[in-house]
Amino acid sequence: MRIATLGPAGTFSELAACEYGRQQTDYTLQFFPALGRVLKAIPNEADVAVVPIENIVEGMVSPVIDTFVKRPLEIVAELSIPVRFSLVANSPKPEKIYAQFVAQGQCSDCLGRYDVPIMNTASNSEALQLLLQSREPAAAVVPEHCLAQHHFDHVEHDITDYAHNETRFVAVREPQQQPPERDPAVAYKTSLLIVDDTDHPGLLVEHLQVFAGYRVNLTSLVSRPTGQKFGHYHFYLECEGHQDDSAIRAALTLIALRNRVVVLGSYPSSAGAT
Ligand SMILES: O=C(O)C(=O)C[C@]1(C(=O)O)C=C[C@@H](O)C=C1
Repeated sequence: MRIATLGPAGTFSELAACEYGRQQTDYTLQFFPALGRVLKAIPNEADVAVVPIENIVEGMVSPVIDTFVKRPLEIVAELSIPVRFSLVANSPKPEKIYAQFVAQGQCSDCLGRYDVPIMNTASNSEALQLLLQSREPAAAVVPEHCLAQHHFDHVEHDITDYAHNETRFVAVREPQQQPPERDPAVAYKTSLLIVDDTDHPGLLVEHLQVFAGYRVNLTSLVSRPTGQKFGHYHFYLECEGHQDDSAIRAALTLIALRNRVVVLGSYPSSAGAT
């Protein structure tokens, strides 16, 4: 199996992709420099892409959710990875700090102590590489697991705002006619989009009441602007259960009478059996 993920090597995405790959019979990794590019790699350059979808502190990774709205892919697995960062520098007085755009928000206490510009990067490995190439006094927020391969005179360990920092990743593929086999012993989650084509008062509350009425437990709900008009949103939701469960089927049939529903997939919950 060819797995696409965010590179260069050294990202948390690589750790998640390897964990997913180990669950398959055989895999090769392919790195791409930005999340949008990783997702574009399916189906021609890769069979599956492993991308971050939510950080425990920073919330949803918007570029990934927005791609699902434009191009619904099938989510086949989720994985959670502990995320720890260090700040490394080539000088005691860095004049800029390289930080990946999601990592920056996870290390805000530490970064707030430095009165220097933050240079956003597409990946944590890119932040590390830019520091290694820099001839000026600079620092970078880098994954703790990258420290073993490099020496820095100035290191501040474990700079994440919360000790229990974690990021959830999903493995996605081109939607297939045959969904992955369902294992009755496994606790599933289902991801879906409700596409707001017909806005009206109470739209969201109606949908939430349908889920509540069928006792479907939602575990995520985010709205993303459609980009067409202020006040128009799509909704990305996750719920406990499999799309073939009678309660979820019934809830989605009702919601689909008013808005477009796109099921992105049902997959084993990384939280384990409930
Ligand atoms: O740059 C990386 O190391 C990544 O794998 C990306 C990513 C993300 O975008 O969420 C993954 C985990 C952390 O939350 C920070 C960065």
